[in-house]
Parts: sequence; structure tokens; C-alpha cells
Amino acid sequence: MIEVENLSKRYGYTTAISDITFNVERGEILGFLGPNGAGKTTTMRILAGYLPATSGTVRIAGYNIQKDSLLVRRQIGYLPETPPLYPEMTVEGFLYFVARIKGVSPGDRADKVKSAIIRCNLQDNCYTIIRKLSKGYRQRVGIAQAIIHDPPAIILDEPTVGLDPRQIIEVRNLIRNLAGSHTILLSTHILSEVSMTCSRVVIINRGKVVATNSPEKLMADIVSNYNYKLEVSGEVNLVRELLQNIPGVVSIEVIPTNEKSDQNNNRTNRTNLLVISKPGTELGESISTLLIQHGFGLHQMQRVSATLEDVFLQLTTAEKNLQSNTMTSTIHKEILA
Ligand SMILES: Nc1ncnc2c1ncn2[C@@H]1O[C@H](COP(=O)(O)OP(=O)(O)OP(=O)(O)O)[C@@H](O)[C@H]1O
Repeated sequence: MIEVENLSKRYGYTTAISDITFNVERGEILGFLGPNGAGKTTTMRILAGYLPATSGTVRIAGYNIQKDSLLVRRQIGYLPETPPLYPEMTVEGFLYFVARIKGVSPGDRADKVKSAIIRCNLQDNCYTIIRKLSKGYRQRVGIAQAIIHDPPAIILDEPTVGLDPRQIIEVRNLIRNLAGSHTILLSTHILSEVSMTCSRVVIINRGKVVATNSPEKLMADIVSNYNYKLEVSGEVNLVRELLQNIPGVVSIEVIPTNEKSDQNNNRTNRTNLLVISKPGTELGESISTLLIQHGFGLHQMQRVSATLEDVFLQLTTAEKNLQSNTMTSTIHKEILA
């Protein structure tokens, strides 16, 4: 349904995306996952016909976006990161307006508006002014405007950003209910979003696709990993440097701790670390031996199984590791947020 081939976009000297290729099959929900600045919004905007690509092709329902841009737009419902709403209109009035500008024939408008209202569970808010709606309800109106012309493909850019936990669940359920009759491409930087909502995931980093698979298969690829959580005492940078040099160590992350309770327990010089290893390696003995030999305290050591976070970290930090032995924890923070 959505075919993206060798898509690239440059803004002046900045390459936002480079040679991106992926497909979204009819009826599936594909997660487009990447850290901030990875190129998700750029890709979404090109697919929605709002931004020209520098090179590459996009076909939606068989139509080429460059040659048949008007036909392509009819096949797509697009929800940008900030929903394009008119705050002074009522929900119903706004949806009638969008139906008109999206070319829904006058005879069909009432049915299409009613259907979008029911599917997005907005029945109790038809006559509410959009400005007065909560963020979660506004997001539903944003999704309703995207599906009003019943497009086969829906593109949602970070649809749950800024919502509270209850609203997130509601919007995710809404998205899941749209799958099957629609093909959905959903961009996000939140890992749990893809495992809960999507059947397949494309991981993008620094403008390039680094993996495409189902969340389960991505995890299975590294499930043979034996990662370790450690509680160590000593100069943390020295510990990290020491461990980073063990063959088979992919990355070392500092796990944030509750400082207050640590102070109460008089354990302020201790640090929790997560050591991620290459698939098929077992580093437990090397880690413990090396730490003890160098006089660091090893207070706890626990083997942990791989998670989708580990896959994401491995894929999005591998490039950095080649350049430097120091690990950045910014991506980890985003994932944990
Ligand atoms: N209009 C622009 N002009 C110049 N550079 C841009 C422009 N828009 C995006 N970029 C750059 O292109 C890269 C990809 O940005 P993009 O917004 O597509 O990423 P993203 O994955 O959507 O990130 P975020 O989640 O933070 O929105 C970034 O380096 C960004 O700074």
C-alpha cells in the first residue's frame, strides 16, 4: 500500500534522510521509530505530500507521489505532530469543513462526518468548541479529520506526544481499531508504543533505516544476549572504561537511581550500570574478575534478558561506538521517559 524507495532529503547541507526504503502492507500498522532528529517528521511530510523529496520514489496505493500528487493525497489521511485544528469551530462544524476541502461530495458529507465522529468516539462533543477540548480529545479530532474522506492509508506523526497516560491508552486503542480497514504508518520515539500498537517496525537513526522487522523478531535476534545489571563502587568513568574494553561489550549505560533513598542508605558512592553484550557472548565471569582485580566494589550483579530497548540501543548506538568508546545515554533517557 505504501512503497518507499531510496528516499533522500537534504535541507541545504543537512542530510535529513538518506536512501530510505520500506513498504507498508495493506491493513498493517507499521511503527516508524527513531530518536529525536532521526528524520521521522521529514519522511512523514514527504509521504503526505507536504514536502518534496530530494530523490527517491514514493507510491501510495500504486500512485506515484511526484506524478500524481493530487490522487495520492486522496489516498492519505495525515495527522501532523501538531493537529491542524480551528479552535473556534465546533467539532462537527470543523469536520464538515474538512470534508468539503478534502473533496467529499455534498451528498456524502453527513455520513462521513457521522462515521468519523463515531469511530473517534466524539459523540458527546459534537457541538463543543475545539478550544475547550482536552488535549486527548483534540487529538481524536485530529485523527477524525485525517480519516474523514475514508483514505486507505493513514500517516500519524507522534500521535500520543503530550497526552496523559489514560489519553494515551484511548488514542492507541483508537489507532488499533482503525487497522485492517486502513493501512497505518505511525511515527514515534517511544518504544512501548510500537510493541503495543504495531505489527512491524522500521527503526531509523540519523536518517538511515537500521532495522525492519516485527518487534518480537527484533528481540529474538538478540535474545541470546546475556546483559548484566551491576551495582559498583569506585570512580564510575574508570569502571566504564575498564568494562568497555572487554571484548563483546557493546555498551554501558548508567541506570538512574533514587538519590534520596541512596543517601539514607549511605550508598552515595555506588552506581548502577547496565552492560549490554554482543549476541552469543557470556561476559559474567570477565566482568566480575576484572572489577575485583582492579579493586572496585561489586555489590550486586544480575543477568537480565534482552528487551526492545536493548535492540534499539544496539542499533542506534553502534555507529557511535565505532567512533568513540564513550556511550551517550540520551537515547536511553528518551526511551525511559
Ligand atoms: N526545515 C529544516 N531545515 C533544516 N534542517 C532541518 C529542517 N527540518 C529538519 N531538519 C533537520 O533534519 C534532521 C531530521 O529532522 P526531523 O524533524 O525529520 O527528525 P525527527 O525524527 O522527526 O525528530 P523529532 O522527533 O525531534 O521531530 C534533523 O537534523 C533536523 O535538524
